[in-house]
Amino acid sequence: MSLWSEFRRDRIYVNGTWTEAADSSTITVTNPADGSVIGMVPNAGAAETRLAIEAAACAFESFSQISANDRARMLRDMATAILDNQAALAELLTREQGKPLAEARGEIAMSAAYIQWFAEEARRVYGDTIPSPWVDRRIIVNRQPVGVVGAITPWNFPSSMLARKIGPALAAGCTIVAKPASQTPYSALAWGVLAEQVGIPAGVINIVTGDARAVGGELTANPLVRKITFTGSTAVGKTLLRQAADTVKKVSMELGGNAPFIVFDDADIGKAVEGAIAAKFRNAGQTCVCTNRIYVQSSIHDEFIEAFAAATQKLTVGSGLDHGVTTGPLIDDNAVAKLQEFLDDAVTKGARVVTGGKRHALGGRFFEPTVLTEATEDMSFAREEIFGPLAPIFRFETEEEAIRFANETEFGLAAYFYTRDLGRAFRVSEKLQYGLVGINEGIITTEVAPFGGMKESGIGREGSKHGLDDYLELKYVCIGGLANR
Ligand SMILES: NC(=O)C1=CN([C@@H]2O[C@H](COP(=O)(O)OP(=O)(O)OC[C@H]3O[C@@H](n4cnc5c(N)ncnc54)[C@H](OP(=O)(O)O)[C@@H]3O)[C@@H](O)[C@H]2O)C=CC1
Ligand SMILES: O=C(O)CCCC(=O)O
Repeated sequence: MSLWSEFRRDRIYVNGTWTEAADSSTITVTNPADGSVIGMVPNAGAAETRLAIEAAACAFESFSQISANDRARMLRDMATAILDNQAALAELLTREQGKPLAEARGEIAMSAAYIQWFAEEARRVYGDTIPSPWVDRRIIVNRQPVGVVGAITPWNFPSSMLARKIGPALAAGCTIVAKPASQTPYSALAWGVLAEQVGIPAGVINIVTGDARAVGGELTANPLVRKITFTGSTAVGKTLLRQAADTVKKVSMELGGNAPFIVFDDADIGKAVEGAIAAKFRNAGQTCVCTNRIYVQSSIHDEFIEAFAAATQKLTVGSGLDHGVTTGPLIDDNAVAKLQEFLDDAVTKGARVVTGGKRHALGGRFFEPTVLTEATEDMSFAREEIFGPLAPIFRFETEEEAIRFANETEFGLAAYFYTRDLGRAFRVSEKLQYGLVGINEGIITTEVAPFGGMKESGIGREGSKHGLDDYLELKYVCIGGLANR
């Protein structure tokens, strides 16, 4: 059995080689549970990124020419290697990110699932033949890899967000330069270790840690990069979109959310509570699909709150490495301060704390899972992503009102609602302006379904048969001169 430390690399992975930053500068990586130093990774910049892009462009020449079967085999081997090392990769993830080990294991399994899925999809990149309007010509449409992909990923899912990008990139025949979040670089560098283990050719996968603006600037400006794929905040996504415009790159953006969770009066309240706990408190509330606003219909409002608060009190806060912990620390001190601001703003405007409401007795970055009632639309979490274990409960009267409240945001990633009325299930899901809708389910992410947002939550979809589209160019080929002589 491998150990987590066997996957820890303190170098960037460029062209199949582990190297330092040109000026040897480093970024210190700490464990958010106790602030202890895990290690130091290179603080690379534009020059190292350029080398990685050039290596990826060179590798693309041969990698894009190998058979789909061979690429599928490499991806299958990678999925197997991930699962063989699940415990070690999960521990590495928990140490740098903080989530409970059980969730980290789940994330690593999800990474393997994405890679396995795209191994299968690699063999199904079909083209078209189109009936020709000319008797002497034939029309063929091929799908070809876009080329070098630049990927930028966040700290909340440091392994699986890369899996969603590496999987389709390699399945399509693209090569990739990835820049992970500086707070969680090790789970990304571990992809370099996996690439070596399974014999992915040098230059196909490159991982560059370092200065976000410098690395991101080079990835978006360099004409050799033909696609940018990003998961993270909407603000940074908009910056990258602007930067990528100068060289007209393809873009995929998985950005912020503001997920409503609606409980109608005909819902199974026990199931709704269970779903709300999962949708709200997973990863200590730090996922882009986490519930941000819970709307409960008036007639069941008090009953729901009582059950939801009781379930929230059962959550166990602590280090993700400790047995039985369900809620780890927040990623950094800023996240704790921001959560406190949301809470103070709401309480000042009339919200009531039902449970939690302060930093946890453990200190550091731990926060008590918190339930607030009497939430109103003028409170800042009505518009902004909370990204923490704070559950505000709003009250509503009618179905129309719930839909209006739910859609009153510039975001459109995930939405959830609970009902036993089939007609309502269809009506409401069709009116919600969201890319993902969970009906009577609080966790719906899977590699087989398209993940992505509407409005300012993003562009494109990851996972599913659609997840390959953005990594492929359509090429129309017209073959002429075929008339009988
Ligand atoms: N949709 C989602 O899944 C996520 C949403 N968020 C939201 O964003 C908020 C802030 O989180 P944060 O970590 O700051 O998210 P960011 O969007 O700032 O970071 C995500 C990634 O983008 C990189 N990055 C930051 N600035 C630039 C830039 N100018 N050019 C290129 N890359 C850049 C980061 O690098 P580095 O780490 O080196 O700064 C990281 O790799 C959260 O509280 C949450 O609301 C955050 C993470 C994921
Ligand atoms: O927060 C994200 O960006 C991705 C969420 C993935 C998941 O739902 O497992």
